[in-house]
Amino acid sequence: MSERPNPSTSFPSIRFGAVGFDLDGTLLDTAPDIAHALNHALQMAGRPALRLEEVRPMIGGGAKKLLARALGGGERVPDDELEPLYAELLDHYRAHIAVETRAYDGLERALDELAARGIRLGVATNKLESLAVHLLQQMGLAGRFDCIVGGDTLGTERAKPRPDMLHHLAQRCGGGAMAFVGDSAFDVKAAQAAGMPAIAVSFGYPGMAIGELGADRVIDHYDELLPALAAL
Ligand SMILES: O=C(O)COP(=O)(O)O
Ligand SMILES: [Mg+2]
Repeated sequence: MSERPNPSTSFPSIRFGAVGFDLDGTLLDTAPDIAHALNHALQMAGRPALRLEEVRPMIGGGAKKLLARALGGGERVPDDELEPLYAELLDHYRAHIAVETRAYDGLERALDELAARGIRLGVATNKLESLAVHLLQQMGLAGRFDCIVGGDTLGTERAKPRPDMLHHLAQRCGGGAMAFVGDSAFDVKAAQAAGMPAIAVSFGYPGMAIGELGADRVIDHYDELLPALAAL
């Protein structure tokens, strides 16, 4: 049992027919397993491993961007160098996707409460869709979501921070008003461009001060999600 009071038992109604969630750093703390996969690829390239604290703020744009950034610093990495290492990273990650990964505290209770109100739940992640589905299955969470959209679902050039994935998610979740919950600038920018309210979680991988993301609300724990949605 959480020691926190549960403020979500009595509050005004929520006007959204659906709530969308980012995955890495929002639903799940995936950074340790992502860092292991990244370090496996860096080792193949003869590069030194990065520490978890170095990897965390680099997550959010998808694994290929993460690898390119880790390999190149600010420099562009040629495709013939990047692609085989990206394949190594994905293979390693797929095989070890839910070793240290954990759901954030209070997540399942918040999802239960939203579902009990008939609110549809979706995921829009810059992870590949197949990896997102696989990870949510491994974590026993896949059945909770009505719709899952990945960074490659519409083509990577239409991934967050573009609004396309969120429009697609809203449509797949039934077409009503949707709010989006995320941890990084990719999420807040995509939500704003899609005309959706954005809630930022402060416990993910923002890569900058949380207040600078420009979200409509910031929550520090999932017990604050329903009150935050009710206030939007
Ligand atoms: O894997 C990533 O870098 C991005 O994933 P997210 O969109 O779920 O944060
Ligand atoms: Mg994220």
